[in-house]
Amino acid sequence: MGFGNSKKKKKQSLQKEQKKNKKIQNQIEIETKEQEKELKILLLGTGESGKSTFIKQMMIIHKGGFPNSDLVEYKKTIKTNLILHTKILFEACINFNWEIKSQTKELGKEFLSLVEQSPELTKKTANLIKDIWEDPILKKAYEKRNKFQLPDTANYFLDKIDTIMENDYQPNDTDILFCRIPTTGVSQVTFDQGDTSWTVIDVGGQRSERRKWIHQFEDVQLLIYIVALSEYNQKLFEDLDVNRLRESFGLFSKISNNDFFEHKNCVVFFNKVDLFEEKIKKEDLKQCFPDYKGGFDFEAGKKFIKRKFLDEAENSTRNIFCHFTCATDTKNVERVIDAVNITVIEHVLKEDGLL
Ligand SMILES: Nc1nc2c(ncn2[C@@H]2O[C@H](COP(=O)(O)OP(=O)(O)OP(=O)(O)O)[C@@H](O)[C@H]2O)c(=O)[nH]1
Ligand SMILES: [Mg+2]
Repeated sequence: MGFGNSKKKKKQSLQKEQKKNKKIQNQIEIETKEQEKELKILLLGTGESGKSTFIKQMMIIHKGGFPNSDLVEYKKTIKTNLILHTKILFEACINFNWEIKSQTKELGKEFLSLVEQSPELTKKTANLIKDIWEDPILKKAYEKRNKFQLPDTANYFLDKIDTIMENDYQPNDTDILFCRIPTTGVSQVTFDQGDTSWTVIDVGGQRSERRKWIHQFEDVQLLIYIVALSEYNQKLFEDLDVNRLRESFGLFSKISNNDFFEHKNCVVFFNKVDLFEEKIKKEDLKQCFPDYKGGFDFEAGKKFIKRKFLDEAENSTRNIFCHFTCATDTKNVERVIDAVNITVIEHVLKEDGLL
């Protein structure tokens, strides 16, 4: 009787052990599967198209915002940009002979000599900037900024200079999204999107930065190409003879026909749709694409550009998914990323045998 009992106990303990092992095994399998559901995504596009703005949105949506060290850097850049952009606007008025008030001219000269001596944004410099920016001709120059090089968000910060000059000013999320810092080098952010871990890589888009791209190609499962729709009447920062949208179009054509990307899934973000909607009411898309016949119509313009890009990649890139985006709008980016997650990512993971 005693002997039989001990045999039964041994059997039970063995079963318990086997159950435990099975549980551990299952857990390992789940974890391995989760680890495997990692996605490496590369953001490409010409300079100022909005790549880094998407990365900033990932920080806001998935990381709860920006570390303090970043806020300090953004604050510095916002202040130096205020000086730089006032200088650009003032000099454009002089160079194009736009009729600024003689008083503004004097203020402008004082401002230029002041920032030459001390490039800091002092109270005195800020007051001069405010007075200069009040001249309506400066506002008109901002409207005509496609004739020279000025970021679209310059007016946002000029209107906000009083707040920026307060002692306890800290840039908020919108300030950071609007703050323009051209990317040199590479940065990346990793976060969980559903049960997939995304690593999104950001590179600089200006011509001199593009030779670094090749080093990022390895293991990339998804390419996101960003086009700034609104740049169809602007010239390239690096080459004032080249139209920005045509540059983006040429670059997209090269990428889609590149051996490496031939077999990659690709998402195109037609970005800056907010600026495009405003611009297309006044500026004909014909100036960039002479075969465009849709007039000043927002939907026709969007449709035409999308078709142009898709036709260019017709026989090369395997799958191309398109979205119209506004990278500075967090809600819009959240929606678009969800859509990408559902359609594209499942597609990519299925192809890789991970789903
Ligand atoms: N209004 C508007 N502005 C945008 C949008 N996307 C980006 N911007 C602004 O455009 C500017 C350029 O954006 P970035 O994200 O720095 O562009 P980038 O592609 O990273 O540029 P590089 O680093 O030079 O390659 C920033 O000032 C952004 O605030 C958009 O959809 N709408
Ligand atoms: Mg960038």
